[in-house]
Amino acid sequence: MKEIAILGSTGSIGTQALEVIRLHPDLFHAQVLAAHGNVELLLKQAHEFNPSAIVITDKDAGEKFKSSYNGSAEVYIGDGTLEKAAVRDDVDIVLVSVVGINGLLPTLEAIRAGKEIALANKETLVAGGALVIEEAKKHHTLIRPVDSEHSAIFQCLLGQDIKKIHKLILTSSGGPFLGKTREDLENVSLSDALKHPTWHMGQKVTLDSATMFNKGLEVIEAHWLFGVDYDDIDVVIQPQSIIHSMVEYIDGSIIAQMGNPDMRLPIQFAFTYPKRMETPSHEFMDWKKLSAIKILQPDYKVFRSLKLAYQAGKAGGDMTTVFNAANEEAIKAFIRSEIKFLSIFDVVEEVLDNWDVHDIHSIEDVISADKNARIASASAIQRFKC
Ligand SMILES: NC(=O)C1=CN([C@@H]2O[C@H](COP(=O)(O)OP(=O)(O)OC[C@H]3O[C@@H](n4cnc5c(N)ncnc54)[C@H](OP(=O)(O)O)[C@@H]3O)[C@@H](O)[C@H]2O)C=CC1
Ligand SMILES: CC(=O)[C@@H](O)[C@H](O)COP(=O)(O)O
Ligand SMILES: [Mn+2]
Repeated sequence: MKEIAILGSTGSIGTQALEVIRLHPDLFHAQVLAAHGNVELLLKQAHEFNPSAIVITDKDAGEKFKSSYNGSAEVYIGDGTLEKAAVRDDVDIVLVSVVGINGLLPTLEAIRAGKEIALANKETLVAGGALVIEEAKKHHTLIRPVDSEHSAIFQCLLGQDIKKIHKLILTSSGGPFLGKTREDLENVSLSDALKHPTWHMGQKVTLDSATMFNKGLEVIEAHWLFGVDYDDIDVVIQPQSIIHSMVEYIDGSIIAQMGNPDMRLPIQFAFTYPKRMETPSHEFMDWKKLSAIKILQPDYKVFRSLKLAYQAGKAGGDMTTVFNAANEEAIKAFIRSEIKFLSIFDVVEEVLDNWDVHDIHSIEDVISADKNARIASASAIQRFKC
């Protein structure tokens, strides 16, 4: 029986992780449930899964939760509590499925405490990849990726020599705006941007897919997870989201991981690794219905996000921390209708262009770069206000 801490239990990944746990009650138990403010769902989850600890990072929501909860779990409320719950002695696996930079500190602490790590939160590696990977090496922790592309690559690497990689090929659906011109995107709305063609996900990652900043974040995530140079990581568009990613080896052989889009697979594989288990109710591929697997090239002119990601990654130091922070702030401004969709690219580009890169030596360096980049983003947002 593996005891699992689900950081972000009320989100898209968190609820699917609970589905996996529900389907395998003999293998897994949700020991910690953690959320920010969704008290109603957290109460239901607490009732069903009977965890030993519950985290609510928003203080008001925490008080509201406590006034209705009559179970026996220890309840943690407020800032810094994800870290405390993640390192509990009664936890084996920590699934990091909160959104944004909130994943960074609990991931670092969980690694230091010797936990098994299932990492869905890509922002953690984009903001603090150097520190996380250094810590993972120090503690002999093999981070198990949950992000579908990285889980795919992780699977394509099983039994292989990582030194024999020629290229990693990340696939992208292309998002809801595949094939659109800049003119087409001039006035797109939040609801247009939230219509992802193949995946049902949380709001932030869905918007990142629409801008293709998601793929930019994932290129950086792949660099840190697999130790591959940016020049050896390619992106192709696979609009059906059937090929989840590929590894090309030095002999020209390409190994792909495929399947119908279903996040329960990478979540479950991160829990059962190195074993595989049945994923109940998974819709298996119907080869009779599939007449072609499409591959297209990304449009780097419309989706400047990809070019910016490679630039930030190659610049190194705190540049990817800044890339992540500027993107998070620009997305929030778009959600608040302060900037137009295309200005998400402008804001991130301006912040990166005006940033002097500094080395990262400690978590304080990351926190400071993140904070200052958000201040710089706020001024850029003012300039691009609609
Ligand atoms: N959804 C997907 O299919 C995929 C997601 N990912 C990555 O996984 C991560 C989670 O994505 P997703 O599940 O879609 O996101 P959601 O927005 O659906 O869920 C986010 C979760 O994080 C919690 N949360 C939000 N803010 C905070 C905070 N400040 N402190 C602590 N917890 C917080 C939310 O709690 P509450 O509900 O209470 O606000 C919720 O449980 C992201 O990094 C995303 O990029 C990667 C691949 C696929
Ligand atoms: C499911 C998953 O891993 C997402 O990150 C997904 O890849 C987003 O789709 P895009 O390929 O459109 O960014
Ligand atoms: Mn992904």
